[in-house]
Amino acid sequence: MDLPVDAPPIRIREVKVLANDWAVLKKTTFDHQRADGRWQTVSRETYDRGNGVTILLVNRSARTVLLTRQFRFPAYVNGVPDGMLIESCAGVLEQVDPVEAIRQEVSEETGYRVEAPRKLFELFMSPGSVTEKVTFFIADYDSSQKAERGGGLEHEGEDIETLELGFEEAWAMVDDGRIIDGKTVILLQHLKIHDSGPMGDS
Ligand SMILES: Nc1nc2c(ncn2[C@@H]2O[C@H](COP(=O)(O)OP(=O)(O)O[C@H]3O[C@H](CO)[C@@H](O)[C@H](O)[C@@H]3O)[C@@H](O)[C@H]2O)c(=O)[nH]1
Ligand SMILES: [Mg+2]
Repeated sequence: MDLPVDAPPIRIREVKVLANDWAVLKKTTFDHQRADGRWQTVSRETYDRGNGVTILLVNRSARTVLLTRQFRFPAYVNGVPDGMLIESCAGVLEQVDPVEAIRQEVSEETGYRVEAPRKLFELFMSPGSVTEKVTFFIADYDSSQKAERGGGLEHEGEDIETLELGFEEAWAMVDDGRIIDGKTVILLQHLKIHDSGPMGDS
């Protein structure tokens, strides 16, 4: 991700690449103009692993959602005993169209073919240090769309289970802490808000 160099109210002084492996970790020192007009020099680290996509798969007649469950090492090191997280299907956006990227991700992770994912919003998930912006989608699914095995890419270490949950159960799992992934909570709450709306249109 390129820096918008010296765009006001920023003057870049120094960029150090601290790590350049799976993702790029940089430390940037820059002058920042405060609201009162004074300039201040600060350093910030940015973790850049590109942008991401995620989707809530919804079956409105059965009132179910399709989620994934997988081992997440960062969650394991931060207090989840077995490291397993329930999440909306998601993937890293690798220089492709977000709609194509999410359809590919759904196919790899769940085995379903989705038509016409609808974009909801683009959100920063951790803007203090992570550059990633995630594009959120929603799409309908039913059992006739299951075309592949799913499970993720074994050669990349993925071992992904799919989980079909009733709306009420998924919302209860957010309330009692069984679902603790941010993007997934946002999508399930979006569904809840719009499910009770005038058109049931989420
Ligand atoms: N070698 C290596 N591989 C990695 C590393 N971190 C992740 N991977 C591999 O990179 C692939 C990423 O899988 P995706 O399905 O494309 O992404 P994701 O991990 O599900 O991430 C999605 O959800 C995240 C959490 O909400 C989002 O942050 C991310 O942008 C994306 O939306 C997986 O095969 C994973 O094993 C790493 O440090 N090293
Ligand atoms: Mg994924």
